[in-house]
Amino acid sequence: MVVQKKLRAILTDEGVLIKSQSHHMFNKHGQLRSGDSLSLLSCLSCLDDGTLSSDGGSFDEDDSLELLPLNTTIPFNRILNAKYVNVGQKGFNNGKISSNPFQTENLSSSSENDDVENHSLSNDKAPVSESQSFPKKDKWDTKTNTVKVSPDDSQDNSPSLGIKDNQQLIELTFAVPKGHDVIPQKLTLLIDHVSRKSRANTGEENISSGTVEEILEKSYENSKRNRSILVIINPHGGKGTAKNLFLTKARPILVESGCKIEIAYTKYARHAIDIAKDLDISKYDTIACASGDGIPYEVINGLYRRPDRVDAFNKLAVTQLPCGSGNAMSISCHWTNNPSYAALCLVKSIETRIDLMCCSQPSYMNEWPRLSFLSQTYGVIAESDINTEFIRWMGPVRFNLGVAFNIIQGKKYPCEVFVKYAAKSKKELKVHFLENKDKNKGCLTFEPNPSPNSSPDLLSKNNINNSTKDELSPNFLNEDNFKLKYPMTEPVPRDWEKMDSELTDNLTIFYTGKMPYIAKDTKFFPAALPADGTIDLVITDARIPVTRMTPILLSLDKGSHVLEPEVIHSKILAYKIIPKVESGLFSVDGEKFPLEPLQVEIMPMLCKTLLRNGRYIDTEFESM
Ligand SMILES: Nc1ncnc2c1ncn2[C@@H]1O[C@H](COP(=O)(O)OP(=O)(O)OP(=O)(O)O)[C@@H](O)[C@H]1O
Repeated sequence: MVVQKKLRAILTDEGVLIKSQSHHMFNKHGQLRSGDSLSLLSCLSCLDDGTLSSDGGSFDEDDSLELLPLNTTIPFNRILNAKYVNVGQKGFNNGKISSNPFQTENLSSSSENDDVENHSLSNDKAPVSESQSFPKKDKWDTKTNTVKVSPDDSQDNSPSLGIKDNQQLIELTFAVPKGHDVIPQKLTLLIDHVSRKSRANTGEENISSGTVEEILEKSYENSKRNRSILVIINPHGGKGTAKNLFLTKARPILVESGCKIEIAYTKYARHAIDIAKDLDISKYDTIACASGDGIPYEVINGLYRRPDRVDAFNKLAVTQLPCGSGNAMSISCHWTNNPSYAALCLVKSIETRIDLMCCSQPSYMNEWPRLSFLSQTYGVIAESDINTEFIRWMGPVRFNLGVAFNIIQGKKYPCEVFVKYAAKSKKELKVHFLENKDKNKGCLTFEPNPSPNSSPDLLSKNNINNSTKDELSPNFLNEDNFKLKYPMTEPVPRDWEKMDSELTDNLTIFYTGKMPYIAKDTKFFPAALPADGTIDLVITDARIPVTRMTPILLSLDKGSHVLEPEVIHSKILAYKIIPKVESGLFSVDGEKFPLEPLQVEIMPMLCKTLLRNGRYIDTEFESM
């Protein structure tokens, strides 16, 4: 009789550390034995290096394959799920313990949808000769792809299974990089663990009650477990790839993390507004838009039009799984443009409130003002964003070409601009940024009935647990938070400044925004903060020679354009822009808006969203 060898592990502060039998994964030089095995474990090594560290290590979606140290930690921030394995249960090798960390897991088996890709690692074969890598008595079983060891293995203290009193057999599901994506992987481990928490709560002998719970608690330290998600898919998003991207890349991570998912497909333009207006808010805690930036814009505006909008904005977090052509929300909030990594971020993120901007124009302000989460623009960029729709097949390049073309032509977009400043000069802006950059890092603090002007100090670091959050969150916003401070029907307030008409008569770019990235590789607002109560304003004018404008445009990827002396960069609370051109448009969150006076004001912390580590992607503005 052979018993398949088990992997033993212990809990550490960082994760689950695989201890013994690891020699089976390596050859005599300590190198991993197979291609895919290599990728699985080397990825763990990278993770151990903190690529998804809770303090904000950067993702490396192309994790390099490195050699591993013998002891590998599966970090908590990659653990999606954990459960006790009932030895002898069906599928558990008839009571034999599987040791193969590369065992395939058919994710589609848990799927109702046949479109789900089978992320099988089944091409993992034993690549080296047995004599090279295994102790003589242990054999690689090419049929089951597992190591078989003789039952007299020294680790095996139990007569049949080798499970000691302080050990638990636990199936871990965790995210591992594969190619450009991250996929769920399962591994059954014999975990030696005496949880400190279990000891304190339930007595030292009752170890079993705490191990899985402790793993899950640490794995979801600042985040909500088992989210109930309404996924809204724009089947036309991302040039028609959105559905497939969601089902193959994001869904497996969400399902394996224990999220409850319902899917709604948009059937017509602006359908997501109606979906958000009519949905049963008691059923979900999260709306995930598997789309570009158009659908989150629509969802936010649909929720805004509900009679119970206060409850809706208190209950629901709106997030994006980047499946469209413009995914600024995901890049800024999840720090990635990849749907599988964004799904991992979704389940691990910190639920945080972000500011929105409320837009009014004569043609719709009496019906519903529009909420904007991303940006408003007028001039060269608005024209290039919207008027290059007909060359959509070119992808994002079309946008850059449009901007360059209009700038070289020396096009101007005269207007009048009135601004209520928060930080006018670049020096003041830097001070504001430094003072506010860490204020909203962390979990929500649910102060009942804050005023609309409450400071972002409300957001303090993780000082409230999940259940308290749920109990208190319905009180967080009230109807006052939705009231406009500066209705457009009233004259421009006295403390707003009119911008120099020399500048505004020659304006080329007028761009206001709340998120650092407006598109992949375009860090237009490097000083944007989620809940600092201000809007970032960037302006250029046609008096800047093309020779100076070119380097400015070329530095948009780094965000250093805002440092150029010719570029105006301020933090503002509200503005009014009155176009003085015959034809043209505004672009609000990428949507076409009419060429009419536009008035915008900040709506502090109106929307719950999911931010990786509780903050936007690091733009390096601080060190610029
Ligand atoms: N079934 C549909 N038919 C037509 N239009 C739709 C449909 N579903 C959604 N839309 C519209 O598609 C637009 C773009 O959506 P989204 O942002 O998800 O896609 P995208 O690929 O990023 O496109 P864009 O480049 O315009 O941002 C939205 O204005 C939305 O109203």
